[in-house]
Amino acid sequence: MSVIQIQQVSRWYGNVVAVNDVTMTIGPGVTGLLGPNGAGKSTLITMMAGFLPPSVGAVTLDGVPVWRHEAAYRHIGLVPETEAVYDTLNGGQFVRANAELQGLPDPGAAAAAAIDVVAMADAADRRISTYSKGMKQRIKMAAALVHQPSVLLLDEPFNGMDPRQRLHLMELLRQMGAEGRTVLFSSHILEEVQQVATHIEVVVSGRHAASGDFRTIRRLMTDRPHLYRIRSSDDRRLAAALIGHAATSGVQLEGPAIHVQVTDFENFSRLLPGLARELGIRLWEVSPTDESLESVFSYLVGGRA
Ligand SMILES: Nc1ncnc2c1ncn2[C@@H]1O[C@H](COP(=O)(O)OP(=O)(O)OP(=O)(O)O)[C@@H](O)[C@H]1O
Repeated sequence: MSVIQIQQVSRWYGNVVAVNDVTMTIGPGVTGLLGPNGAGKSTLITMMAGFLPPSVGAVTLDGVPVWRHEAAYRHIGLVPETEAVYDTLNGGQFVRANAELQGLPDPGAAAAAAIDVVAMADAADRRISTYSKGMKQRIKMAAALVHQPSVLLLDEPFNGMDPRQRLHLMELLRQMGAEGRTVLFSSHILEEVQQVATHIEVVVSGRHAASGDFRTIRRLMTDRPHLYRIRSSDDRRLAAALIGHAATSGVQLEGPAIHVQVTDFENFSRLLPGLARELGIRLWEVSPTDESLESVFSYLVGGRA
């Protein structure tokens, strides 16, 4: 078993708090670390990989702190977000260099095996500078897998990939998870995480916001209050009729529109057309105003704050 535990971890850079009192446990299988840009995902992953110490708290692998613990590095593979792989090397040389850094007894064989896993044998003799985004991602993955780590951490691995490359990487991650490895990848796209992760951890503004399977996270996101903007032939009367209804928790007349805070979407979607018909009011616009990913995530954080 390879279990990563993050216990009350905070990490700051000068005045910037990148990770704020996060506690989570990552076990075997595929976990998606979901959060908007700047949420602290890279910082968390770098600490899990043992390349950055927490400012406070502890990150452990099977109970052993990973920071400056050489034995832990033998079990962890990191695929960083950066594209700065050694462009002048060919793929084979790059993976082999990593095998040598790991001090493996037969670096050539280990590199060849890892390159096979990511299906890059045909391109191993080509310079990395000629690779596509997806190929670069795969060769970085081979480098991370060369010592057969039981933990694989990937920072935004799907960024910039085309759909075919995406599917291929998803299949690889699923396979690694099914083999019993502890696989964690970060993403800011819920659907991406849904397709491959069996477990999801959500972080927002450096804080741990939610955790669970896809259904749980999706439910948390859709159950939140939604804000709608409505324009109609008689905003004043419609607003008066909406006030106090159980499906809404706030109604405001603002300029040429009504802003409604909706707590029960299903109920509201039946109520509004019915009310308009009853009052002889024509609806010109009904649009959500807070559908940005940021607002969805903030709600998750707000719910726990
Ligand atoms: N080396 C650093 N020095 C100063 N601030 C940093 C440093 N690294 C990250 N930060 C800040 O810490 C916060 C979290 O950044 P982090 O890169 O961990 O988030 P992220 O979720 O991975 O975002 P992204 O997907 O945009 O990389 C951000 O506000 C970022 O600007």
